[in-house]
Amino acid sequence: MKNIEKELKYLKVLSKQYPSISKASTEIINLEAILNLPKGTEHFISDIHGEYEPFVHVLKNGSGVIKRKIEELFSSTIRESEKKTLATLVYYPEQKLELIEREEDNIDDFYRIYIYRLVELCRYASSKYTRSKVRKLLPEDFKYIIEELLNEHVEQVHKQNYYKSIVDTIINIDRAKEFIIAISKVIQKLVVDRLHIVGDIYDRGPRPDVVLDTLMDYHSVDIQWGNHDILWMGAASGEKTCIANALRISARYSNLDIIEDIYGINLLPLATFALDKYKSDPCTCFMPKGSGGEISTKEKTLIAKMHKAISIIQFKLEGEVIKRRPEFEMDHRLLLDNINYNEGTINLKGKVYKLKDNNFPTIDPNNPYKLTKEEEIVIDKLVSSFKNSEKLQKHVSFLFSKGSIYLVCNGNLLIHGGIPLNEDKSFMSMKLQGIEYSGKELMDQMETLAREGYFFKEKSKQKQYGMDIMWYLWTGKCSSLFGKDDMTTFERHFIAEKETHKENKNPYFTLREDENVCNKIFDEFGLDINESHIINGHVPVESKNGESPIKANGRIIAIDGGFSRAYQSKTGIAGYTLIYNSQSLHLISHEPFTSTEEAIVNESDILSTTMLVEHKLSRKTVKDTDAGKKLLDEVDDLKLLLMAYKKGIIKEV
Ligand SMILES: O=P(O)(O)OC[C@H]1O[C@](O)(COP(=O)(O)O)[C@@H](O)[C@@H]1O
Ligand SMILES: [Mn+2]
Repeated sequence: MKNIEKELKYLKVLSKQYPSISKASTEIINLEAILNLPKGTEHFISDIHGEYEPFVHVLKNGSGVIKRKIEELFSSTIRESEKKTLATLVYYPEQKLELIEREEDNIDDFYRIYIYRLVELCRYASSKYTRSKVRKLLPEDFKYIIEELLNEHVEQVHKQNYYKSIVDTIINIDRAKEFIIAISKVIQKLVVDRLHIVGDIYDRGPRPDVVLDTLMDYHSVDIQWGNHDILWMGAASGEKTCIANALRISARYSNLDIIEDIYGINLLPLATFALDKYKSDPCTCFMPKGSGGEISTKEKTLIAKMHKAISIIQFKLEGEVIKRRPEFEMDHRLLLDNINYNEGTINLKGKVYKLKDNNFPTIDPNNPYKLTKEEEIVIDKLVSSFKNSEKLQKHVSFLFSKGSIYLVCNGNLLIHGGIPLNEDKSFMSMKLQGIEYSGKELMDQMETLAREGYFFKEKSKQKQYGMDIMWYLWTGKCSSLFGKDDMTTFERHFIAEKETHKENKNPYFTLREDENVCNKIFDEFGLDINESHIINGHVPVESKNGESPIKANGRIIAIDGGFSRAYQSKTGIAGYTLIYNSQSLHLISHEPFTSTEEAIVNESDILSTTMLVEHKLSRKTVKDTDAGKKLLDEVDDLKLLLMAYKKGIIKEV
């Protein structure tokens, strides 16, 4: 009885939106039509690490989708060089037109030819969508004109003049350039229905902020947090250990200018402190990475001092968290206790190692984790700057609103690192605030806690716990974002013996090669074992050593191919991306990107090879997607409403 009443109440609400049989019927017909259209194209990118130029390029070329459409549409009717020009025009319309306008003798002729080609391409790219969806993607300025052109077929003789007159007028009234820019952007939006960023936007590369600004402007995106993202999210929440780590990495890669110039965080207190405390210390173990042609030796020395100062602050702060959170089980990372400060040695698992650097002017051997007064002032000022950086807060709120620890989407499980497993293939478990969690539940709980760390009231216990969890997600052994047992930052800086630098990957990274393990994971996340895939980033695929990004008979696709320049020597390529359209899954590997200028002037692209991962026997339609399932529910509700009208249970208006 109760249920029927509830249903009726719901139908009455729905009847406000569809007040008659004819309105409800029209919507059912619309929805049914949408459900039978081909599924939109999904684009997957991971581990961007601040490399904004190749990222923006890959986004613009849709990992080759635009080239493929040009090829299918124009095949042998236009020259190869013209196809390249057309593609470059779609990617970089403003810059390419500027170049062409300088070089072309008959620019109107160029405009005319390319407007026709762009309209054809746009029509082809939009054929997967309903008119209403396309309309929503059109820019205000040219909405009407583009719609007219898309819906007119030049082959129909009586329409030819109409079509021609629109194009002529655009050129005659000097709007060709604006029109080409507008339609190119529409094409870019049409070729990718949804973009998935499988983590690690931040760290190492030059401009994560440009990547985030670009994503904020993108028409449809979700993000699976990477360990480097959660680090910055923790930093923006005010977690000191995250701030220290984010600064340490920025110093290591000479990226401190992003923090100062883009995020407006004042580094003067840290610089002054470092110059004072490490005045005569060359800090050689903390020299920033890279050949550093762009920065002077003087600057390098200053960065090294700041790098050392913030690293020591980090080790002390991490000690505090480890001690206040025994459930993190990280006592073995309390390394400052193991140092013999007189002899300059450290005892690790019973073995004594010489330290490369034994100058610790701020450490009291009797109380090594205690921050000095000055260190405390430095970190407190940094906390306030991170929390008050408007731009950083804007980026981090975006990461919270569009992001999650993992995502189940259209039959795939997207996750930056992996699912923490024990050697015996069982899910790792962890106690959080007295309750034991494992598998999906552990990840869900960690996400909830991370959100509390950012959104909860200042100084509340729950916020502090959530912020500590964000740090744990950066470096803890049960973190699905990190996926390793330890982060050996101290050892990497202070000990020469490489054996101490080793970080052991979670068993997941070998067990994922086993299809049965994948099936167990699919089961845990409610996914169909016959159809699903796990899409991972995080661990660079060493393709130059023969490693394949496709594992477990196609169940796992690992797409960290090395956008990060620092890791390209390891992978041998410059990044993988994945395309999932209505018929197939394609993995694309990219060549190193030289520059945007090169891409525009020489019309070079960075796609090297495209690998077919899977070809579906029957074309997937919207009905088969998550969004389609919601639409099917809507259709069912509308059918009930229709019935209610017909039976007179609800009256038409
Ligand atoms: O390459 P670097 O700068 O030495 O960083 C190494 C550190 O980065 C990490 O690999 C984490 O970063 P990734 O998520 O990119 O792998 C740590 O495990 C490791 O300690
Ligand atoms: Mn990572």
